Amino acid sequence: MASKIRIIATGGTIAGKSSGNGYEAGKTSIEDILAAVSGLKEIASLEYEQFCNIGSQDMDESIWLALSKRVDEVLALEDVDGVVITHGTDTMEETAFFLNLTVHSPKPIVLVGSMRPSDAVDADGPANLLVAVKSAVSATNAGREVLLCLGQKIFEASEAFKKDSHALDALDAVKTDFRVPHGLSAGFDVRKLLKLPRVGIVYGYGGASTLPIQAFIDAHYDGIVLAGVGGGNLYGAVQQLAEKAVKQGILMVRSTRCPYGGVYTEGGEVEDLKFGFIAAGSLNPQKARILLMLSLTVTRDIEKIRQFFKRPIV
Ligand SMILES: NC(=O)CC[C@H](N)C(=O)O
Repeated sequence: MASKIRIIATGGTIAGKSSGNGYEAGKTSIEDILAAVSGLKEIASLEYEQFCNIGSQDMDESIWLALSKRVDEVLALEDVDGVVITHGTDTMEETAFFLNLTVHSPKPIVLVGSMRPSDAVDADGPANLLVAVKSAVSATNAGREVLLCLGQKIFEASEAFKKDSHALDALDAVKTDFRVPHGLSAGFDVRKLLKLPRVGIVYGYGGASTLPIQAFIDAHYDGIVLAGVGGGNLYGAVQQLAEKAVKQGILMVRSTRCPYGGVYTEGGEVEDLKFGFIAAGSLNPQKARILLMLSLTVTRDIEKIRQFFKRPIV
């Protein structure tokens, strides 16, 4: 019997339509998107639902929470073998990473996007959808991380990031020391949550202003991710405020604006253990933010959160 795959549509350029001198994301219905892909029906028996229809720059914590719950509900159905989620590519890595840490089912989940709108003559969405559905029905993808599909290539949630703002091949992979198959780790349980702890990101640069970190501290954020320079280094005045904030109970994670290499306590320039900072390892700032928000749903203990950043088995 053919595998049954549920397509959950969220929008993005794959659902985009040309407009003015560019295009608008999240305009085409999933029904119309699927009608443009020949050969899909031969691969799997498909069901679909329109979850939302937005550009993924508008993704936020409340949508992630609702989407995670929905994916778990759908995958709990005995006759559904996997889920394919159409999604904009701007924040696809964040949604994939969030689902990877929160969905309880080990059945395959594949996020798929495109870089050209659905009505472009050379639209890349249909071919990507075909690869995504094939991956969702492939037995070898059961028990892996949440997958992402773009440029007809497959990536895993912990390693994927958007490297190019325009090319069709816009995703790339970093070496990760973090890989956790979804469902197998029990995951963070967000099914009853309506909101997440507040975590902001502070970007590092030469001569960095202290205004952003001060604003988060004044607003009593629960945590801050520092997108530091190089190996997670911080401009002196920013570091001083970060040290003070830790003493006030604000969790502080050091990541880096460098796409490769990560941030580690061992062999670095910043004394994490002395100041109570947490090193993000191979996670980029936007993924470190997600893991810090999820960590804060279960503990405020710095040591425990350090462990989550090494391997988030709850
Ligand atoms: N190619 C894309 O999907 C990126 C553009 C769009 N803003 C989105 O992320 O939804």
